[in-house]
Amino acid sequence: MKKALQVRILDDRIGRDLPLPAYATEGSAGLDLRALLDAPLTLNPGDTVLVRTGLAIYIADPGYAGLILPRSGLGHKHGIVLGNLVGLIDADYQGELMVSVWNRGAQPFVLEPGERLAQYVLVPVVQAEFEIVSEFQATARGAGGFGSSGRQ
Ligand SMILES: O=c1ccn([C@H]2C[C@H](O)[C@@H](COP(=O)(O)OP(=O)(O)OP(=O)(O)O)O2)c(=O)[nH]1
Ligand SMILES: [Mg+2]
Repeated sequence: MKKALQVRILDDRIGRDLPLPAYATEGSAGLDLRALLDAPLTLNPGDTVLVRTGLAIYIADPGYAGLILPRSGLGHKHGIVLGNLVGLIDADYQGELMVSVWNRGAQPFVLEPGERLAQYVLVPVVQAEFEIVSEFQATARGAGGFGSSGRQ
């Protein structure tokens, strides 16, 4: 399924030095986001830095949200993940998409200008509407959680 979204390009390097985000393959769920940097950026172990993308994506429809997720290769091989673990982009957010990059690894990592550092996934969302009740209808699980069903 495809959904048209409005995008503002906030820096003239986008579309000139840096390609616009695009799906790498027909089945890709994520659009790779690129680091808008003036120069290479060294992330020492433990560093967290907010990196610009130069893009604003206005979802508008509250039935959707954006997720910013790490890229598997950067996360697994280099320890480059997100300072907020997952970025949640609200449907009414109109500002620049920012990526909190965290080097959770043991080695310094140099992020290059234009490098694909994270990915954006558009997901459907259902907003909850609460009905206050005094009891729930009983279920087999009830309030059991946090490993209550055992390990095997
Ligand atoms: O990785 C991220 C996460 C969030 N945002 C933007 C879009 C999102 O809609 C807004 C607010 O995010 P969130 O609600 O997660 O943060 P908050 O700390 O609750 O801020 P606020 O008080 O603005 O809601 O910040 C990003 O650009 N990148
Ligand atoms: Mg919030």
